[in-house]
Amino acid sequence: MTMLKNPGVKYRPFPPINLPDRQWPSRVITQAPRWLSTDLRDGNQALIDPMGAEKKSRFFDLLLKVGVKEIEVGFPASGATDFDFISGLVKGGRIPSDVTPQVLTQSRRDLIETTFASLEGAEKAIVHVYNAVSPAWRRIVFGMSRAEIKQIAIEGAKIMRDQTAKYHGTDWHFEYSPETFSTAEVDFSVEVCAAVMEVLQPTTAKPIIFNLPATVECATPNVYADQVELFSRSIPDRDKVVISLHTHNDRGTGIAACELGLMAGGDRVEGCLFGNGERTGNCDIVTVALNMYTQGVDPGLDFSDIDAIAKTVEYCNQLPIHPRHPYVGELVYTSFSGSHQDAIKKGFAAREQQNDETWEMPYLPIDPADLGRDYEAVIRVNSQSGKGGFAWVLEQDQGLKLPKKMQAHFSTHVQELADEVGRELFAEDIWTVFQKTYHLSTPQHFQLVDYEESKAADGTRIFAGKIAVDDKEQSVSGRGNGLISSVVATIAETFGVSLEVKDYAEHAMTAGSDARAAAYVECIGPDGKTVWGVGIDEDVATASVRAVLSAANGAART
Ligand SMILES: CC(=O)SCCNC(=O)CCNC(=O)[C@H](O)C(C)(C)COP(=O)(O)OP(=O)(O)OC[C@H]1O[C@@H](n2cnc3c(N)ncnc32)[C@H](O)[C@@H]1OP(=O)(O)O
Ligand SMILES: CC(C)C(=O)C(=O)O
Repeated sequence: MTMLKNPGVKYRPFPPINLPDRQWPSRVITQAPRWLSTDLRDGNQALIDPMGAEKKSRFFDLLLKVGVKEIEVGFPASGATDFDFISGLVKGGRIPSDVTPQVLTQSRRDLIETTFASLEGAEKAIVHVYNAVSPAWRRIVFGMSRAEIKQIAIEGAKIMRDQTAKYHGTDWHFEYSPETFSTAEVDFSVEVCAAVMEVLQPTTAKPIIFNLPATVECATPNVYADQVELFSRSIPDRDKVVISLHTHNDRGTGIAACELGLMAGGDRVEGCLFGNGERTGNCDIVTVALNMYTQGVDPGLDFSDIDAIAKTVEYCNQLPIHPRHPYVGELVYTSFSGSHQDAIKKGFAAREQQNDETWEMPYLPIDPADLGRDYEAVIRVNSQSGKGGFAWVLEQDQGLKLPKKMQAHFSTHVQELADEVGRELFAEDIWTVFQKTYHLSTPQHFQLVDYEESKAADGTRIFAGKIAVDDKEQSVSGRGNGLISSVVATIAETFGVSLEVKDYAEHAMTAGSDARAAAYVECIGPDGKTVWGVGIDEDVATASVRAVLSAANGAART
């Protein structure tokens, strides 16, 4: 089999929803929804190796730490692992009073009874019943008419109602999912949900949760939003209903569908951390929450240490998180390319001058520090990088702030190395080539041993000291208007290397515990070409002497 020339013979386009007066496109998300984590149920049921008690327990604790207040803790009727875990949470007093556990069951008497039994003794709980309602499932899976499908839901609701009488010490809440809502006729979903309402008699004080799953994502996200808005407008006694959104990601737009669904009237979001779940996953509630955060809306969930959260999730799911996954991936705050690096570097410099908190950073929609990330990995260097890249790395790693013109000079050396090695250049690679280029590592042709600076009667400066030439020490001296010019004169007179200083810069270094200074000189060498020198020392004057010798070493080499 190959891909079809005319896929239309096999696949049908999803019919649009007739809702010409749709309101959702002009709405904005201004507040956080209720969040329901289904990591321990929908996420868990999709794993190669479902979680055992230890992993479920760790995940549960993580969700509490993040601040999730409604947690679907499992499918108690699936077997002993889930049943025991859930009843262990209840009996072990592990559910804080502001957290509501939720459990899922098919709409079958034996399964519903087991489900209630697992929660015996709970202070409060949500029991969630589902059955599929869309045409393909009605025909293929159940072989039933609309009326028969509706009856499954009604029966399930009645059994739930009766079970609450048996376990009357618990504050019971109900959730019903017209599973496959996204591929069902909206009017039929409404009809089934209304029938469930008839049985369960929700109130405004104790509303029923209708979860509208895009069990399989089959259309563009605007279609899901239309479906949600139409449902929300059609369901009777809307004030007695909480609309929950439960999107999957088959077309890669599960998050978009959820967000548009919120604009369309959704009150609650179901999903998994980092989007684990059936097939392409459930809606990623971390991304939905942090998308809100970047719009200035408090999501009510705490991802301040996102890497620790990711580590636990990867451990429990035994699945890796993609390096480009929004907000959490290893590479999502990293730029390798030159123009991005240049803009980010300028962005951080501008931020230092800024006197408010507003985040306006080229290429970074969120401050990585808010999620516990540092700025080190924001820029990494390879053959696609520019000056901003290695300059950033040298500044972060060595505390060196290279003058702009020097960055251009050093750039060719970095580019050569990147092309030669064909991989990312790490901080130590850049530092090695920097030391080599500016003769900072020993042995050096001209090496400062010691020196003294004195002032002559005419106001000029005298440099007198020892310089080793290829390891042989020599006493030298020279005179100039300042320290730098006296060193330049010394080198010219003693070694015949004439340098003309064009520019000079110095700064205190920021990296490392000891206070050091860096000095940079731009010179014209004997051959008329530009040569740069760098000096690093605890004493700023000595750093400048070393910078001139560094330039002399460069000139001597050429
Ligand atoms: C979209 C979702 O994520 S739904 C959640 C899915 N999650 C899971 O299935 C994980 C846990 N499930 C399980 O462990 C098992 O499926 C169990 C223990 C619950 C049930 O197992 P089994 O009794 O073998 O039933 P199975 O799941 O295979 O379903 C088969 C029957 O249930 C019927 N059924 C399926 N879903 C439902 C439902 N929601 N309500 C009522 N009946 C249903 C099927 O039509 C089928 O009926 P048939 O035998 O008359 O053809
Ligand atoms: C049971 C329902 C909510 C579900 O998981 C789905 O339809 O994806």
